[in-house]
Amino acid sequence: MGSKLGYVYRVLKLGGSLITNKNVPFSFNEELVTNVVNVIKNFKVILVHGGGSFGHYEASLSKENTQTRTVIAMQELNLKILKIFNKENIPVFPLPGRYFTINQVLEILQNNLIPIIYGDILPNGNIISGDDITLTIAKHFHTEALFATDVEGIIINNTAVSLLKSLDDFREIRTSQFDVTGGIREKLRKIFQYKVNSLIFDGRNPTNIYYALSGKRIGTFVEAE
Ligand SMILES: Nc1ncnc2c1ncn2[C@@H]1O[C@H](COP(=O)(O)OP(=O)(O)OP(=O)(O)O)[C@@H](O)[C@H]1O
Ligand SMILES: C=C(C)CCOP(=O)(O)O
Repeated sequence: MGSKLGYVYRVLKLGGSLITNKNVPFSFNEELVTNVVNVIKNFKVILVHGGGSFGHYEASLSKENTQTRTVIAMQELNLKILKIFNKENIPVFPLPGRYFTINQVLEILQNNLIPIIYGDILPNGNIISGDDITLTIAKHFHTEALFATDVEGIIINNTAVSLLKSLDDFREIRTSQFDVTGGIREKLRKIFQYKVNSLIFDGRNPTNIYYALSGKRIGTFVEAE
């Protein structure tokens, strides 16, 4: 879990389901993000966020200029988050997913800034999911991937299970009409593909963010290694 920078970093993705209402275009949950930011400031963290009802909404519309609209939506969402950190006097630095490399992350950390990386779109229209970014970073830093969402964990037979070892019993229960990166099923598929142990938990209660960053097992632990 350590790094050449001498700190133990945690890798946390603030899911679009948490920071926005995924069914209402351009709905940002400012109060929740403010509360989360106040927890995060006590940790060495690498932050990622998803597209929610900003990027997914724009990318899902069959209109022209998808790349431009999606970039604008994601930059708007990222800017809202940056402003909250700045208001709380916490030094952060954005890294759009289209420019994401581990070296870029390291450079931001070396300058004592918190990297805030986000899902994005490429010039050719391909989408880069924040889930891939989160798992790539977690793998590099040999740490767990922490996914804060708007559900208690992975729900199987109406209950959030504490441990998930395979996709066998998983059924999707609710999907967003706008999601362009495959939702929770695709998240789980990638976790097993990357072989990165992950925690999927309810970030609506900021105390859960504190617990997850502290290494406590809450929500669903996905054992993928
Ligand atoms: N069996 C299930 N267990 C848990 N969540 C489920 C299940 N089936 C569907 N979901 C939905 O998955 C959503 C979370 O997954 P999703 O991939 O949308 O999260 P996210 O990372 O927050 O979003 P984004 O990709 O916008 O960042 C929840 O809002 C939940 O309604
Ligand atoms: C929809 C866009 C542009 C980003 C998708 O990232 P994700 O929400 O992390 O899957």
